[in-house]
Order: sequence, then C-alpha cells, then structure tokens
Amino acid sequence: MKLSSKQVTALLEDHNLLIQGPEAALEFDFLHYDSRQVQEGTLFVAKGAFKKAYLDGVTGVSGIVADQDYDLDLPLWLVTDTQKALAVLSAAYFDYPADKLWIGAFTGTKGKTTAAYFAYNILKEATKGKTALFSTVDRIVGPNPEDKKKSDLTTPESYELYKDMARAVEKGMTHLVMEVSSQAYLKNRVYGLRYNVGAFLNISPDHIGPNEHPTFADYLAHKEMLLDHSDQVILNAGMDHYGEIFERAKAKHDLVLTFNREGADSQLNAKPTVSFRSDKAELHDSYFSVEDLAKLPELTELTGSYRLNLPGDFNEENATAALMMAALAGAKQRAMKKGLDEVTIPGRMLSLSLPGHGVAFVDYAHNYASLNALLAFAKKQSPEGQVIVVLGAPGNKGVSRRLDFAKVLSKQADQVILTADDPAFEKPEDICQTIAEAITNPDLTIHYQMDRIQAIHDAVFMAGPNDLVVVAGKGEDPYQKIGGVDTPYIGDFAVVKNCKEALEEGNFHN
Ligand SMILES: CC(=O)N[C@H]1[C@@H](OP(=O)(O)OP(=O)(O)OC[C@H]2O[C@@H](n3ccc(=O)[nH]c3=O)[C@H](O)[C@@H]2O)O[C@H](CO)[C@@H](O)[C@@H]1O[C@H](C)C(=O)N[C@@H](C)C(=O)N[C@H](CCC(=O)O)C(=O)O
Ligand SMILES: Nc1ncnc2c1ncn2[C@@H]1O[C@H](COP(=O)(O)OP(=O)(O)OP(=O)(O)O)[C@@H](O)[C@H]1O
Repeated sequence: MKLSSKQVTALLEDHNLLIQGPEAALEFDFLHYDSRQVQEGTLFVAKGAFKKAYLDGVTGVSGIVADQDYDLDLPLWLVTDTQKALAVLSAAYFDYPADKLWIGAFTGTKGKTTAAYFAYNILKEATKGKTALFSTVDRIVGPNPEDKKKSDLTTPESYELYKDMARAVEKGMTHLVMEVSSQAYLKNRVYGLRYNVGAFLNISPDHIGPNEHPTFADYLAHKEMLLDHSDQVILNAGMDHYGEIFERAKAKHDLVLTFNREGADSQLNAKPTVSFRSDKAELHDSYFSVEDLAKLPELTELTGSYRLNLPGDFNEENATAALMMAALAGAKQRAMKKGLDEVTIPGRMLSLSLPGHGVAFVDYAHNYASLNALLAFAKKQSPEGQVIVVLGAPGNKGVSRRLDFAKVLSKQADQVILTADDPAFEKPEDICQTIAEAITNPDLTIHYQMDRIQAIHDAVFMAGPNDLVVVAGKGEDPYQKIGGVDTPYIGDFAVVKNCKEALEEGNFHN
C-alpha cells in the first residue's frame, strides 16, 4: 500500500480540505498519525493534541499533513481539518476496504455492544463465519483466536478502523457489524464512511463534559449523523426524542424501519414496522416473539419466536434491532434463532445460580439509564426476595453518576454494598459517602466495603434463596483504575464464580 503526492493532493482537494500543498512528486510507503509508529517513507498526519516535540529525533517522516506550519522542513499539506484528512487518506491507503464489506452499525446511549454482539452472532451463522465485529469489548477481524483483540475505544481512530477493515477483507470477511459512538462523529473518525444499515437504539443524557459533548443537543446531533450515512435505517419507536430522530431519518430516507414493544404507546400515532413481545422472562434467558407488521419483503424471515441466551427485558429490544439488521443483510430465520440462542457477551447480564443464596447478575451497567433498566428488571424478577446491589462509582470522571445511582438505588434496591469502582485519584470512601448521602429511601440498608472482592462475598453471604445479587459497573473488566495505574483485578464474574464453587463445595465462609 502506497500513496503518491499527486493522490494525496487530489484526495484532499476532492474533500475540500486542502489549503496549500507541495509541488514535488513524492511516493509514500507508509501513513501514520503517531510519531511512535513512524517507518521509513511515512506521510505523517499531525492531528488532535499533536505537539511538534513528538517528532524530535524521529526519522522516516517524508511528508506531513497538518492544520498549521510546524516549521519542520518537510513537504507540507496544509489542511482545514486534520481528522477528516486522516480519514480520507486512511481509506485510500488501505484501498477502500469499506467498499468490500456489508456494514451494519449501531448507535445509542445503551445497548450498542449488546446489539452488535447479537447481530454479529446471527450474521456469523448466516455467512458461515465471514462476519467481523468492531465493538467496545473486542475487535474481531477473522475466525481464528489471533484475529481477536481487546478494543481501546468503542469506535477506533479512522486509521485503525480502515486498517482493521482491510485485515477483515484479507481474512475473507464479507460482513462487518460495528458500534458507532457520538464521539466518533465528533472526532471525524468515521468521516466519509457509509453503512448498509444503521440502527438507532435509544438516547439519554450521557457523555456530556470536557473532552466529550458540550450539551445534550450536541450529543444527540452527533448520534443522528449515523442516519445520514446509512442506506437503510432502523429506529426504536419507543425511545425518548423519537419525534425529532424520526424527522431527521425521514429527511434522507423514503422508508424508515421502526420497532416497538407490543402495546407500547404509539409515538407520532404510527404503527411500527415491527413489534416484539416478551413471552417468558426468566432469570438466565428470555423468550420473545417478533412480528413484521408492515409485511415488508425484506423482513419475511423475521416473524417468529426466539430464545435469547441472556436475561433482561431491555435485551429483547436490542435483539429486535439486531434481528431486523440481520434480516436486511439477508439472514435466514434459522441463523437468527441459532445466533440468539447461543450468544454470550463478555460482562453483560451474566447470571449464576448460587445454591441457597438466590441468583447473581454481573453487569456492566454504569450510568443512570442502564442501572435503572437493570434494577427494574431485577426487582420484577424477585417479587418474593430482596435486590442486593454491589456498586461504586468511578473517581475523577462522570461525577453526576453518583447522584444518578443514589436515585436509582432509592427506587429499586433493598440493600446496597457501596464499594470501589475505578477510584482513580479519589478516595473510594468519599465517593461512596456522596452516593450514600443522596439516597432518599430510609428503608434501603446501606453497607460499606471498599474491598470489591469482599463486598461481593458479603452480598452473596447475606442473600437468601429468593434474593438477587446485582454486581454492577465493571462486568468482566480485568483491572481497577487506582491512582494513575490499571491495577489487575480478577473481574466481578470470576469473584461470583468463586463464591458459587465454594457454596457447592460447602466451603463458603465470610
Ligand atoms: C477526546 C478524544 O476523543 N480523544 C481521542 C483523540 O485524541 P487526540 O487526537 O487529541 O490524540 P491524543 O492522544 O491526545 O494525541 C494527539 C496526537 O499526537 C499523537 N502523538 C501522541 C504522543 C506521541 O508521543 N506522539 C504522537 O504523535 C497521537 O497519536 C495523536 O495523533 O484521538 C485518540 C486516538 O487517535 C484517542 O485515543 C482519544 O480518545 C481518548 C483516549 C478517549 O478517552 N476518548 C473517549 C472520550 C471516547 O472516544 N469514547 C467513545 C465512547 C463513547 C461511548 O461510550 O458511547 C469511543 O468511541 O470510544
Ligand atoms: N436497550 C437498553 N436500555 C437500557 N439499558 C440497557 C440496554 N441495553 C443494555 N443496557 C444496559 O447497559 C449496559 C451496557 O450495555 P452495552 O455495553 O450493550 O451498551 P453500550 O451502548 O455499548 O454502552 P457504553 O457506551 O457505555 O459502552 C448493559 O450492561 C445493561 O445493563
């Protein structure tokens, strides 16, 4: 893969990004945006919080794309937007891999990872293993263990995005399911990228603050951009702000596919394209049915009953979106049923029965909307027992979550053990104190245990046979952020599993 200076100039001109470029005819063997990755013959894109000092002593850069003249004695392409420039150049450098893949994208405040795993599992089945997944948890570019790596961002930098797409194409993948964060649009990581299908799951205030979105309106506007860049769109007709989001979708699409729970209030007085209903909600899985009310030819495989290998009524919503996306990609019902029947997602709604101590859920819920959905489900499932929650809140970020958690706990929990959750540079005791002080329900029993492993043990120990233990916030995260360090942690699910094993061996003591 190479780029010529002529190509670079033409690409930047085509996208109206070029202010001024060099005359010399050059050939670049490599493209990058990080000085630590430079190789011989690199065209370097200086983006974001780049500092000239990063290139001190670095050899190999033979041209630079920047939005200012760093006085580097290198051929310079001066551009209006370096992030867009990186996206455009990366797509070309990796030979436009997006054009060789069917791409389905999910956005929303909650459920992106879950719905993406559902659609991936179905499409993997439907395409006989030729589906890739770019999620917050894993990036999977092929069928073998070495084709899977942990993600650093929900939606990667454009360069990484196209690099991994190219790897997926090289490995024979034909389909890709990905998550698209609002930040990806804000930072132009997905500038110029089109999706075959884009699904909008829900929206509630989140990601508002320094380095993210200045306001909710800005957050929503960036999420809505997915609708402009998708050939077909799927909307949850039950979500907040549906009217506005529907209008935005309608402006670009003759047909907007929608879904809603059977019997839910119809927003905009319109019947959704697809409805779903719970048939049986269990503690470890759920059974639900989906109906294509609009009788669209592209959704003929959809109508039917499904078993979802995960509990949570909100997951039926995620699953319906995933089923619609898979149907639009041409999946057959057999693949849809099998995909959902077998799916598991790292750290999302993992459940374990604890002999004599009820059932435990380990879940990644870490903001108001997700904790509320999770505890509402848990409360519904344990009419005879108590909901015992183990949680904390992170330090030095998302401070408003502390009050949000107190609000949800006050409504939906019977006991809470407040503990550490990525305290960073704050004291977990202080964070827990803030949560406790905002709890308004005098009947909610509050315990404190800063050692997270011990806190989970305590919760299991105090749970009776009809109780539910909910361990929220970290899922299977393998570390705790303490000070500036990612301190290894065995993960909430492993702790609960150890408790279960000890209970089974009659060896569980507190
Ligand atoms: C605010 C934001 O989006 N920042 C992202 C952005 O940072 P940036 O461009 O300023 O890059 P930087 O890391 O500060 O460094 C500046 C430039 O200098 C380069 N550099 C840096 C050091 C060096 O020695 N040499 C060098 O050349 C870097 O490669 C970079 O190009 O680009 C970086 C990758 O190029 C991202 O890692 C970084 O995400 C940060 C880590 C982040 O936490 N982002 C969060 C807010 C985020 O994007 N979250 C969403 C999820 C939202 C959701 O859950 O819905 C996501 O999509 O993950
Ligand atoms: N449709 C939904 N509505 C409300 N809560 C949900 C929904 N789907 C999932 N959740 C809750 O949110 C948590 C996070 O889900 P998931 O990781 O799928 O969302 P996400 O959009 O990828 O989140 P993030 O942006 O924080 O990574 C889950 O563990 C669950 O508790």
